[in-house]
Amino acid sequence: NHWGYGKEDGPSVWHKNYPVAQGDRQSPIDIVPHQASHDPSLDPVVLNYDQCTSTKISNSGTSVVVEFDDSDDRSVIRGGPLDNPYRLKQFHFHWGGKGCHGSEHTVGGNSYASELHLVHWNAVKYKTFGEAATAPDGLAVLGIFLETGDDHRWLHVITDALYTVKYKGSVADFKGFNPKCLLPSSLHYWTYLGSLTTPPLHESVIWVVLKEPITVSEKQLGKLRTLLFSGEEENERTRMENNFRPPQLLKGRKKSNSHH
Ligand SMILES: C[C@@H](NC(=O)c1ccc(Cl)c(S(N)(=O)=O)c1)c1ccccc1O
Ligand SMILES: [Zn+2]
Repeated sequence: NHWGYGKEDGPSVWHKNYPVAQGDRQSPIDIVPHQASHDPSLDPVVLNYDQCTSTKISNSGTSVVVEFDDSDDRSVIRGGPLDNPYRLKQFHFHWGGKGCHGSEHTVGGNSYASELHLVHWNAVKYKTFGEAATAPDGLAVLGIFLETGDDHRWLHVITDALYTVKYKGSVADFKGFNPKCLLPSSLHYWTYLGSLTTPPLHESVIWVVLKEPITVSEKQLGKLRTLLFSGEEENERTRMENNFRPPQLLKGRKKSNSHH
């Protein structure tokens, strides 16, 4: 029952195997800035990524994922809407096809070229990522929009490694990468309660979406599209692109935005 982003297995049919797809705190959503209520009690988010280093890069068949050693609290996000520190586990991207946009969250109905998700889990309250991924306050995802323009001076470290994980299921060593080089200058954010945007779509994510995008070049984005959805042994070679879920209904949720 593998899911994907095609016509037959894409977001419009995920509810058949994952009924929570029609739940009341699904992600992504359209963020309407002036409708987000200003919450003066919200603190800034704090990222402690100094000790963090990556371990592996892999092609999950749906995205490219960079994993981190989450055996201790060396890299955490805290503050903002979060009651505990959340440990960095992995980051991955969502993107579109040539010339069309591929972010998951939209802002006032507009989408960006791509979206980076830094996935963290609440290791204070839960013993494993898997357990946290099914708890309502289990995960915290930092969402960062990518817009096209000049080359990003650090993204090439990732795009230069993509040839090692071209096919679904491939994994390669990817040590020493610190994602703080992918952050924009401002940590001003919107926050709301939502879900994973990929199956199993658990409603376990506190979303923190940064208002300021980072800039990457069309050439760098194009390298993401050299990845394949398909495995080395498969005869059809389907380029990995448009791996994004469209915005879901708010169903009575309210968004708030950061205080600063
Ligand atoms: C594509 C990648 N997805 C995740 O690992 C994923 C995990 C947690 C969250 Cl919170 C999100 S998200 N998009 O909401 O930030 C995505 C994946 C890898 C391997 C197998 C299946 C699979 O879905
Ligand atoms: Zn994601």
